Amino acid sequence: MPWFSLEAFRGFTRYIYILQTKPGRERVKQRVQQPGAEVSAGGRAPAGREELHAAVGPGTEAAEGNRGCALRVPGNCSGLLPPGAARFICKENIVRKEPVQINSLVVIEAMSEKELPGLLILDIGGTYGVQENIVALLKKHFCLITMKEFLENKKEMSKKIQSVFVSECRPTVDQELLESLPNLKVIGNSGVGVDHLNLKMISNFGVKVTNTPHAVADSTADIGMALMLASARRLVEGSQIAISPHTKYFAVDWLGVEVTRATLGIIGMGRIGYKVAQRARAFEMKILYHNRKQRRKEEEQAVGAHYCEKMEDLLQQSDFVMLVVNLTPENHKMIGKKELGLMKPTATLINIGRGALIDQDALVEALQNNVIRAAALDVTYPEPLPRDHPLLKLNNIIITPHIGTATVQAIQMMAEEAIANMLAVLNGQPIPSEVFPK
Ligand SMILES: O=C(O)[C@H](O)CO
Repeated sequence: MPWFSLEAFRGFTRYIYILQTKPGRERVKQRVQQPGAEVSAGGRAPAGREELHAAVGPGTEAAEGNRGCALRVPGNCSGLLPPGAARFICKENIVRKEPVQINSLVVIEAMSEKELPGLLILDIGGTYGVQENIVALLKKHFCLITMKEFLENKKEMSKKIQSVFVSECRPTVDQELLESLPNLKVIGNSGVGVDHLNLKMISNFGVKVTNTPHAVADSTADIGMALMLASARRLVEGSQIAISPHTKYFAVDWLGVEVTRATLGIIGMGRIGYKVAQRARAFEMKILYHNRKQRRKEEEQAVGAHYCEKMEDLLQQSDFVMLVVNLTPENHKMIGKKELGLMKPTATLINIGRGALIDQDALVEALQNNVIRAAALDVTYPEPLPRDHPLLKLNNIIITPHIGTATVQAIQMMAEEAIANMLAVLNGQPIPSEVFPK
């Protein structure tokens, strides 16, 4: 039950104000996030000082009582406030126990719905749309416009849209879309990989691109470890044996291999690669890595990683090779027949980057002919693979449906990081994670 109506705030999506009981004394900031939102209790002054529990604006009807207050002491008012007065507040003064008049109400920020920057998203919910909890986050800062709404009313909507939230590569940002959004400032990609965006073309439109490298790091490193362990111990196959109606006994010669103390070769020692190394260290793995740039000595020592300037050296020595790089035109199919041939016949290839890093035809051949032991892929090209793709017919492979960041926590953090990036661009502030065209 609201203890006063918030007519004064209707139509506003964000309303931050400061109340001052007496000039120079306690100030309490409050925030109303949604139009007509309920405010049940206000901010609190520091302990031992006066407390303000809620505030209302001109024309606001105040119901009696102090429901929702942290301290229930008498002190209340009711009635319709005179326009322009902004004078009522349920004020609790532990000493006086009386309502007092507010000396000033300073509106420091009030944004109406129409003033929130327009953000284009594919859709809300459904197969490809933004999930409801993420929608709620985005709505605090943006006026959301779905692709359908945009297409139905292009003339009006195109002017409003200042940013596009790209999640799971959607919506597609192509020339046609860019041409139809004259006020577009930023593409906020939810995720670290931006291979689905034409950075040069977007930049030519004067539009910035941002990504979320921090939010994705833990969950993606975890899936790398999960795939490595699952492949080493043949978890998926084992599960099928355990639950099959045809299983009569468990064969004693059905064996996996150990991750512990094996050699892991990480290709791409960025934020995610380094987190994989930190995890692998707990398995006493010997860690090799190949990267454009060698990490600092202290960073190498912290995880016991050895730099291989040549990828070939890493491929020849590793029991597990993990791809943790972003896809670029330069590293397309970086693992092909030749590279697979350099790997140990007992080695496993893991890919948590992008499918096109691997020449999949060469991988099929290598797995069929036991050139390598196994593969574990969170990413393929395309996704999903056509149902008759030869990779799907092999026993020595695990494929997961691009779930590196598919956790409740990661998608929330990705949205938060994307929001921070987009707001920074719109407010002309330093951009936490901008992606530049090469
Ligand atoms: O790029 C990423 O961060 C993941 O693949 C999710 O899109």
